[in-house]
Amino acid sequence: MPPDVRVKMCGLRRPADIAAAAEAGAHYVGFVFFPKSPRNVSLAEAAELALAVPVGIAKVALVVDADDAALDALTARVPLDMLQLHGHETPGRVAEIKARYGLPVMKAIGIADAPDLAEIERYAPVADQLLIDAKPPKGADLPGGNALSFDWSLIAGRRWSKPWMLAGGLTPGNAAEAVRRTGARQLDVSSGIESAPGVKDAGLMRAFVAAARG
Ligand SMILES: O=C(O)c1ccccc1NCC(=O)[C@H](O)[C@H](O)COP(=O)(O)O
Repeated sequence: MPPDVRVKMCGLRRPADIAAAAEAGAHYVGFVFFPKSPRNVSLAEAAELALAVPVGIAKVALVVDADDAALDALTARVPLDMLQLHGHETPGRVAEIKARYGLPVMKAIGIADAPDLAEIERYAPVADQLLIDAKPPKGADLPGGNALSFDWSLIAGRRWSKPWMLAGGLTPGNAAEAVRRTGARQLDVSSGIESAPGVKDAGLMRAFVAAARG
């Protein structure tokens, strides 16, 4: 991984995961607020985890179509550096959330084929960052975190007006190729650093960063 490529590790649930992510060299850690997810954390759990995150690592809350009441409770309880919107939030809602909470907002955009790329252009003016992820399969329980990649050739050589992260099915085995083929300067990983759904593995976290550097 070129030294300036940044890694976000998403779906951390235990204090040991925070220590392992920091030790591995993550730049961002993500907490999932989605009850159906094996990675879901409560506000109390996230508050405790967030306090353990070393200075310099950004704490990201992943929410799905959250209303103001949920976001009020989240932002009051958990010290955060960024909100990741992983649902069907419109560009207007992204702008509203950004203005109301004063936090940088990253919008996840699911890609399956070429027409989906237009969504990136739609959100670039309002989001602070873009998360370019695989589109979930129809009927999937989870809108993300499905260990699925998309066809990277769709975005090879493309540039956008906002910083972006590549996500979807990244593993220690394909991270280097993902960077090489897409030109991504930021990678987001969840399933690829787990030994079972929702169970992060310190060895895989280290391997992800090390393999990507190779
Ligand atoms: O991880 C979840 O359980 C989840 C639940 C609801 C919305 C999004 C979710 N995950 C998103 C991510 O963890 C990542 O941003 C991304 O989709 C990559 O996931 P993966 O393919 O597992 O590396």
